[in-house]
Amino acid sequence: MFKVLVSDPLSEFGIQKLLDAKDVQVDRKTGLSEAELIDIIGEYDALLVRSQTKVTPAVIEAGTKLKAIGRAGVGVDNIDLTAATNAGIVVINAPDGNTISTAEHSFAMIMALARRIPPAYKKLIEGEWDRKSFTGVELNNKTLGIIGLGRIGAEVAKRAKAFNMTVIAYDPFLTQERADKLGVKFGTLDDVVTQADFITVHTPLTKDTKYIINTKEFEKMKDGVRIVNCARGGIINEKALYEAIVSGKVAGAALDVFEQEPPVDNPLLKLPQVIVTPHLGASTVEAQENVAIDVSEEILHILRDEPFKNAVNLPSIPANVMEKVKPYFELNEKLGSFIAQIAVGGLKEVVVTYSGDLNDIDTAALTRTTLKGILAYHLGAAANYVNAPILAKNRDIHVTEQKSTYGGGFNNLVTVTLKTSQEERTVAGTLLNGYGPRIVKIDGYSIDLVPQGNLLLVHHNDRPGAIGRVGTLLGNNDVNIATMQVGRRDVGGQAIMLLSVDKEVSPDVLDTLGELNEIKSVTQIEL
Ligand SMILES: NC(=O)C1=CN([C@@H]2O[C@H](COP(=O)(O)OP(=O)(O)OC[C@H]3O[C@@H](n4cnc5c(N)ncnc54)[C@H](O)[C@@H]3O)[C@@H](O)[C@H]2O)C=CC1
Ligand SMILES: O=C(O)CCC(=O)C(=O)O
Repeated sequence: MFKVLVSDPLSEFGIQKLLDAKDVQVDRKTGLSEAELIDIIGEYDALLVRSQTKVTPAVIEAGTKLKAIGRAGVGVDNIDLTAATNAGIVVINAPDGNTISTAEHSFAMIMALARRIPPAYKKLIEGEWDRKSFTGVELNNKTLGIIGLGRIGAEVAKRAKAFNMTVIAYDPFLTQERADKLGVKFGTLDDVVTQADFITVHTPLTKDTKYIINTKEFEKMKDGVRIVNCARGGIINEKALYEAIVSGKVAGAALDVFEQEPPVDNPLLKLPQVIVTPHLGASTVEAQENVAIDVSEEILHILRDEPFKNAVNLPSIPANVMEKVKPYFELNEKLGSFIAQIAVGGLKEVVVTYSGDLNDIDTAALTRTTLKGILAYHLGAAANYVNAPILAKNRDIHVTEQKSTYGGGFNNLVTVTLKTSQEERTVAGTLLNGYGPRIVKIDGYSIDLVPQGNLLLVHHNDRPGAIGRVGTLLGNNDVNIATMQVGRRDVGGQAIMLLSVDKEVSPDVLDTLGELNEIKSVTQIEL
């Protein structure tokens, strides 16, 4: 039974799939302090949060069973991604579920700012019928500058077009084709800040976007410009914004997010030109249901070892690539595990070479899986698909991926070479259509092995009687041989035997095997 902790208020309807799952126990405990969370997190396989829970390195360290952390929303600023990745915990978000709500909120803020609705409302409910102080501006024929034309930015652009605004956008990843499709002008940051009557930001907060709008940008803006931030506090420098409003350069600002949340003694809140909401962009019934449904479904997939999407700390694999690489995951992991078990010495370098059908596919996910197979042999459950590259990097293990036109007669071939402080070993495998994975080469010896169960790899001299002695010794010790393969390079030279046996062979029997005449080494492998 998996245990999932929901530590922020999430839509009940949204998490229904989790609540209904027979293999999951869901505990809802909201408002926990960091210490309280640390106390209990060790029991849980997954943690689901919105934005209140701070998933700190200490929480992650205490979450020894955690396999996944789900964020019901887009921004994962409240989760320490480095700590999660190092601990091998998948972090997922729900990137699509609140797009429309946040775009609508941003547009509501643009309109409320243009028509000064919040201060007019305030005055009226305070008893004053003031029709002179709140003359607004139309959106019609104005220019809206959008910084960050991703999911939310694009939805804001569509709504602005419906209001007959000209839209100019800056986004380093924007292409002319996408700009044309959305009917927006493709601009630089300078173009946006100099040409816009309204500027709205829709980027994540990163080292590049931190203070992307600062004093220098305000100076370049049109007089009377209006500013909107429904993305993240810190994209706009609040101090510079304050000064630009007080100087009269900026006519008004609408803020849903702040550098410090909740804002404490923030002077912007005292300015009549500023309208604010307490981080409500995603606060609609629909958005909260959507994001909770999305993370719940993905958390279930992760817990059940099924394919999942929206991982924030894993590279995303496009569906067309996934379709092609998915059948190889088992082969790559087994090749990794096999080579780790036969190689002696400290790991130094891993080279994974793909050929045949795999030549034209993005195989990064398969290389990561191979690495996981290698490291899991040495580190156990502490190594997984999420943290394998970082574990390798921290241990100075160099990983390279290569493509080769040489497939050795196979339609597809994966060759893994492992260099250690003492030796270099190679194992190659293929996926046989309809038959599954096979190991087809070990250190240059041709072989045909189903990579599963208990195996013995024996290096011996190719002399009469060597094979028989091995068979007899195993038989005398009640070890049944299921299959046996022999490979040699030259008659009478070095050779290998690969036996699959029905049970694990005891260390004593392995030692005795190693002492037999003509036997050079014996390695037990479990796949
Ligand atoms: N106020 C609220 O309640 C909510 C806020 N958000 C925030 O809105 C922001 C945008 O969310 P989405 O549109 O879903 O994300 P997204 O990932 O779809 O779009 C972000 C865009 O920003 C662009 N970008 C990145 N660096 C940039 C830079 N240096 N200059 C210009 N553009 C840059 C990216 O290329 C991307 O197109 C995020 O910060 C998210 O956390 C999201 C939902 C609710
Ligand atoms: O959960 C919330 O309301 C915050 C939404 C948000 O900021 C996000 O999804 O990035």
